[in-house]
Amino acid sequence: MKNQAIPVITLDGPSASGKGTIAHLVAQALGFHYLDSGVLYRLVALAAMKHAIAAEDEPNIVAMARCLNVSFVDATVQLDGVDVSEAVRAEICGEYASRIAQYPTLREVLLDRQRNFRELPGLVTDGRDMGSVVFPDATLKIYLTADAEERARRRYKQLIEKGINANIADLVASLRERDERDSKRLASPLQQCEDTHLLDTTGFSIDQVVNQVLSMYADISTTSQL
Ligand SMILES: Nc1ncnc2c1ncn2[C@@H]1O[C@H](COP(=O)(O)OP(=O)(O)O)[C@@H](O)[C@H]1O
Ligand SMILES: Nc1ccn([C@H]2C[C@H](O)[C@@H](COP(=O)(O)OP(=O)(O)O)O2)c(=O)n1
Repeated sequence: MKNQAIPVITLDGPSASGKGTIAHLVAQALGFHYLDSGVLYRLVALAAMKHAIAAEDEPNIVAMARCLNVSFVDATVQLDGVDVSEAVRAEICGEYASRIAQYPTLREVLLDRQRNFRELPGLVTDGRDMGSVVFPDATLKIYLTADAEERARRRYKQLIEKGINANIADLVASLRERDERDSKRLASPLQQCEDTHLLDTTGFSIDQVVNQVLSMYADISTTSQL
């Protein structure tokens, strides 16, 4: 495992709980690096869809992941040198990503790529298994959630603001289906572990949640210096 002295904050949780937004702002506030692990699964999904590989075709999905040509340039995500920042956020990509994320072989291939983001002065990362599998020795582990209706409303607003058509009832159904698949799979399921702090953000603003995470991290940093 890469340098264990480098602090890591993990935020795991269901879809649209605010993981990416909060993790990004916390990283900014602390001057830490940020890794959105879901984007790696989405990129494999996008590449597979582009090559017409079915989600059931595990060997070809894994082969594709092994030679995935990804770069993070400024605030963009590039696949084979093409900016796919918008394309990876599509609901169909998240759906496909959730299906292929069940393959232990795929998860294994992506492990080192994720761990390589652990660089000084620290890392904030979000996903489903960041605290349980990828960074089990993380400094602070958070399980971020909100009730399904609120998450669907947040996602709805996010899609509408981007000019993408959406329907709340369909979103609630697809979030529930994806959460169930992500939590019930055998390989690195989304779960709340014993050493994870539960943060239910229902009814809280983004600023309130960011401040709560920063204050939890400050408490841990102070305690570890005593
Ligand atoms: N506490 C919050 N209150 C209101 N909206 C939020 C909150 N946290 C996140 N959001 C909004 O919800 C949407 C989904 O958040 P996102 O970070 O993409 O979630 P995730 O990474 O868990 O899928 C975004 O538009 C974000 O601005
Ligand atoms: N660490 C991770 C991150 C994502 N995944 C899978 C499961 C998720 O449904 C998809 C997409 O993840 P992503 O975090 O981008 O999705 P949301 O923004 O939460 O909707 O990838 C995973 O299995 N493990």
